[in-house]
Amino acid sequence: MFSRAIKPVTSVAAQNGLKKFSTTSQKNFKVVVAGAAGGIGQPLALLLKQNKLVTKLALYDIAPVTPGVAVDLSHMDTPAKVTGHQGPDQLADAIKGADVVVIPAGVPRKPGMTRDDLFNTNASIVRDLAACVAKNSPKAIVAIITNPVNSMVPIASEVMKKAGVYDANRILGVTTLDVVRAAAFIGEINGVDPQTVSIPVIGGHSGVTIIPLLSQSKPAVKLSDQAKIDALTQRIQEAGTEVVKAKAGGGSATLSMAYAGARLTGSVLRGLNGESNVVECAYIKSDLTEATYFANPVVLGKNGVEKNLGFGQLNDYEKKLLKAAIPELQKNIKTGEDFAKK
Ligand SMILES: NC(=O)c1ccc[n+]([C@@H]2O[C@H](COP(=O)([O-])OP(=O)(O)OC[C@H]3O[C@@H](n4cnc5c(N)ncnc54)[C@H](O)[C@@H]3O)[C@@H](O)[C@H]2O)c1
Ligand SMILES: O=C(O)C[C@H](O)C(=O)O
Repeated sequence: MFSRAIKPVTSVAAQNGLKKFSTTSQKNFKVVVAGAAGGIGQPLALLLKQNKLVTKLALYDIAPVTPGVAVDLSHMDTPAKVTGHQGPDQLADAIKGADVVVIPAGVPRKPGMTRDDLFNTNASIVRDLAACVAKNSPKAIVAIITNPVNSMVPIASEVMKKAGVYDANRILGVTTLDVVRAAAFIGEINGVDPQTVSIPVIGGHSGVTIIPLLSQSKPAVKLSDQAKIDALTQRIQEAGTEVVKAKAGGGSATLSMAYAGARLTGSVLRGLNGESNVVECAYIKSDLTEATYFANPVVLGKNGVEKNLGFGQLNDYEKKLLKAAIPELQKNIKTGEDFAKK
């Protein structure tokens, strides 16, 4: 009858599924969402509020609703303390002490637009946010969702260089949605739980620069001929446009992006927290190809990117995809670097 009284108290970490860690090894992390009032920002903040590694969640946006979004989330019974910061005067306070800054700030596509069409508006937004990170939390890991990702990561990198705080391992372009989509589509084709599918998607995050390595899918994709492989590849490359068209002027992917962004941020935090073998695809500074930024699987650790795992053997079809992607990536990278150097 006394068994309940002598039962060992389960640690918070164990209750949260972090069984490998004792409560003492669990660090407290501050995560900032810049663009927190938007279509991605709000559900991303909702998901991050549920991550037990997040003890401070700072929501920044220029939109007047931002403090209200913070109050709303602060009523959730999870540990993260939520603060709202609206407008440039409150940006530094949001950023100070950040371990991770996730950036979904900026305009999304409408039907008929390419991601590059967003450059003129979004480039200065990312530049200014990166400058504030450089000044107030230079060691933070910066995860950039804003499009065009292929150009935004070079912009943030150049800003950090100018400020003398550049660390290539701490700036990531978020390509997780491409991986999530590839796994979802393959799961459907193979008739298996998509969560059991492992599929690297390399290159960048737009059209031909998105290269799903279907030959490396585990389990193998159950597609019999090359025409079907080609159709699936194109579907993954154009999945963003599929959503833009379906939303018919109401924006681009927000909910699936929030899910993917929360996954990437969670993985970054697990790496910072000392967990080993945390692997995600991300768009980073790279010397693997002629494109100076490139996405592929990386190990995330205590200082951001710990190891670039490369992309292994490509088949002839994938080699062709890579060949088509490189000039586009180089162009996108140059556009970003030229802008930041102005
Ligand atoms: N990487 C990816 O896979 C991926 C996926 C989907 C969308 N995106 C991109 O994410 C971005 C955001 O998309 P969305 O649907 O959330 O757009 P949205 O318009 O719904 O939200 C954007 C938010 O950014 C805010 N904002 C604008 N300027 C700002 C500034 N200077 N500082 C802080 N916040 C600012 C706006 O007020 C708004 O709340 C777009 O560029 C979109 O193309 C990327
Ligand atoms: O397609 C877009 O414009 C948004 C995003 O890049 C996506 O892939 O859904």
